[in-house]
Amino acid sequence: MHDYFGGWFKLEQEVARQLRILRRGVAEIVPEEDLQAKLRKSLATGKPLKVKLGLDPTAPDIHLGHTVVLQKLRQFQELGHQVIIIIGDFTGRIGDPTGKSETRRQLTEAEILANAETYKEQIFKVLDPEQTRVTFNSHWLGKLTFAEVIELAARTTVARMLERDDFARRFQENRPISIHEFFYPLMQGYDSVALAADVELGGTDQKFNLLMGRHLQREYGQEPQVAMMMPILPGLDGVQKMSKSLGNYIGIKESPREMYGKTMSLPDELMLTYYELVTAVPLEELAAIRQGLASGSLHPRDAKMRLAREIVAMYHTPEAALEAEREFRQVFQQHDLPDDMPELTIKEDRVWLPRLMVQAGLAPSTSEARRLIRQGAVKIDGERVTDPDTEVEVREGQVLQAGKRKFARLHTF
Ligand SMILES: Nc1ncnc2c1ncn2[C@@H]1O[C@H](COP(=O)(O)OP(=O)(O)OP(=O)(O)O)[C@@H](O)[C@H]1O
Repeated sequence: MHDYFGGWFKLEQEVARQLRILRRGVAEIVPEEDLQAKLRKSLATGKPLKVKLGLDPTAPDIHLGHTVVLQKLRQFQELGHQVIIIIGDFTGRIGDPTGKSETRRQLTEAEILANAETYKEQIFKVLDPEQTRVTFNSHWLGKLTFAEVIELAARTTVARMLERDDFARRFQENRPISIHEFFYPLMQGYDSVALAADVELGGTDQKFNLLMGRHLQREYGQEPQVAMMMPILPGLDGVQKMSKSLGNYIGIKESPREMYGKTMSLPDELMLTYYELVTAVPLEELAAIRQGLASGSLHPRDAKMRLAREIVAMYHTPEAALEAEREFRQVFQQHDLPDDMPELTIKEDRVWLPRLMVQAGLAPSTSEARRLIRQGAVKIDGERVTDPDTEVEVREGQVLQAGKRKFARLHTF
């Protein structure tokens, strides 16, 4: 009896732990009780949950917007669940009309296969390949007979289809909706039936399609999947969804320099959203960053530089991130400098920083210079220096700064 309750208690603790991790950054879980029940069942039986994500193979570049859902899948993997990526090669022939006001061009089979290959290569920058099953929905959708397709279509109504925003809008505006476009949500939903999925992930823009999966699984006598929706990551413009077709994206294959520079171009208001949705910075650290920004003790530019470093390090290496930062400072921060500033020629290769500051007229004495350095008021080429014992290796064009307004440019012989 005692053991029974002990085991039950442990299991409930584990369910609560997993839920806590899985809730990070999520916009909506429909319904959360089902997720809890499924986690409980999975732990009790030792059978991992099948967690599904559909990717539309129209855009071969994965961008940070997609990583919002991919990172959530990664968390499921770390908790021991099974991730299934469905490359929508069959649905890609229709093109998902979600959020689009026009019928999309149908892709050829060769285009879809080529896109799928580059997709696979990229998703493994986030997901663990050992624990990921990648499959194509043509495997089951391509085999359905016409009678089975009719049976599938009979499971829902036109009125329900027209509840979807984009269809409703086009219908109201008397713009065409082809019947085959109605099949998109049906096919995506049928993917869940074919796989007996437990959870389907997507951005909030996928809500209709995810709920269709729930509905169809019930219709086909299965336990309905949980729909887990992530917030939509705004693109570089700060307003619209990050999207390949809008060109406002950071692709995960881009060079460290491009990634770093694009991140630095984000509006400040988006920084915290990006920290939460596209990095793995722990929640406690996030709270500290939020507080620092609010109180003014953390400069928004410094917070954004860390964000840019985190993103580059994730898709390249920490060294590449530092190098990108150095280049960025050199190229861009110079723009903030006053056009004319005192110039100073230095004969030595290395100079003790406080002495250099006195020579450059940035401090009246070395003790005052030491105080300024310790306060964090001194920068060399935009980089803060806080150790008063620093020996500076003098380089041509180097910029020394004390406080907000005092500058000097160094020259070598
Ligand atoms: N900016 C974003 N923020 C959050 N999730 C996103 C974003 N863009 C795409 N997703 C999610 O990624 C998953 C795969 O998306 P899909 O392959 O359909 O690309 P998409 O939404 O058409 O992107 P794009 O507009 O760039 O082609 C979906 O669940 C979608 O909601």
